[in-house]
Amino acid sequence: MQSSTWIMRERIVMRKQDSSLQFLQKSGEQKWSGVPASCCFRTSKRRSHRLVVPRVSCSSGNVPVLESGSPTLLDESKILKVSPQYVLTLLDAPTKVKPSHSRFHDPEKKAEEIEPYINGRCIYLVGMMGSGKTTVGKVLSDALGYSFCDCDTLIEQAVGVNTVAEIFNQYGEGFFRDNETEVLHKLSSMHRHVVSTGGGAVIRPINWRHMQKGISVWLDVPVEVLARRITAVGTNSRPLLHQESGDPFSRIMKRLYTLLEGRGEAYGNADAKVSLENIASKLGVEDVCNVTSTAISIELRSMV
Ligand SMILES: Nc1ncnc2c1ncn2[C@@H]1O[C@H](COP(=O)(O)OP(=O)(O)OP(=O)(O)O)[C@@H](O)[C@H]1O
Ligand SMILES: O=C(O)C1=C[C@@H](O)[C@@H](O)[C@H](O)C1
Repeated sequence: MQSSTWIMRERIVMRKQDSSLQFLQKSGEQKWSGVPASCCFRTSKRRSHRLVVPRVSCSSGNVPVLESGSPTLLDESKILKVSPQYVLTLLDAPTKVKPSHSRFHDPEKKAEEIEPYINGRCIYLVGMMGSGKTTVGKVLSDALGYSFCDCDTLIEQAVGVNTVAEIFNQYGEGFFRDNETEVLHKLSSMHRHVVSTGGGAVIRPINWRHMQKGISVWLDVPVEVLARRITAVGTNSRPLLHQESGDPFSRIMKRLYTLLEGRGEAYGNADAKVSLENIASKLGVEDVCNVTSTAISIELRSMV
């Protein structure tokens, strides 16, 4: 009973937060000062941040590929603090920190168990374009009773244009990155949001300082899967993929590899990693492309 009450209370709070943000946006006031203090709580807890160097292996074509599913990428102390079902094993914490028997699986205990770990901190999803930050983020925010927000959308709103591509075209990437940092800065004083960050947010150390106020999770998805997903929806909204020649799938693959090569280490700074390959193997699905967001959602919900 207690946990149900807790969840309901948080959902009511989230509605207040949403309407507050909408009001500020409509009224044209500063969009970000927004959440009423009564709806938020701060955690005084500061976590030390360490740079984690991911292991890199080579696959065909001299393309460095991050080895997925490696527990060495994870700071276990952080995982243990974050974990229960939030990162919800859900999405694939390493086996050794999963609860083997399941007080954590008891839905009546869930909220109580999670609360001290997350303590209202924002969850920052990081990962390459197409890794599912938006798709999974919405499911996760719903499960946690958090609000969801997408950094790219917030940047578009702040700049006053319709698409990220327009920002790149009109003002250049540097301007976009400055706005991205500003958005993350403002989010860092907020609570109870699941944040879908831009794929390149990890490259600036200052952004990590902002994201450190919350919990960061890296959605690690093989490049080929990313390329298939993006090829299916097109690159209109992804200006960094507008380069290279060749057929769409190949040029997207090539570009993604190049970007990942420069960012692999930065993604490894996240507090936790969720590997699509690991989920696939857990579900007994041979082709990772067949791990649907629904399957991830079911996995997630079964833990909540
Ligand atoms: N598990 C999944 N299975 C199949 N398709 C998925 C899955 N997750 C996301 N997708 C699809 O992949 C595409 C990209 O997903 P999404 O927009 O959530 O990624 P993103 O990380 O937010 O991307 P970006 O950073 O470029 O905005 C979407 O078309 C989405 O429907
Ligand atoms: O990977 C990236 O650098 C980007 C990803 C998108 O989400 C946008 O933030 C933008 O297109 C840049």
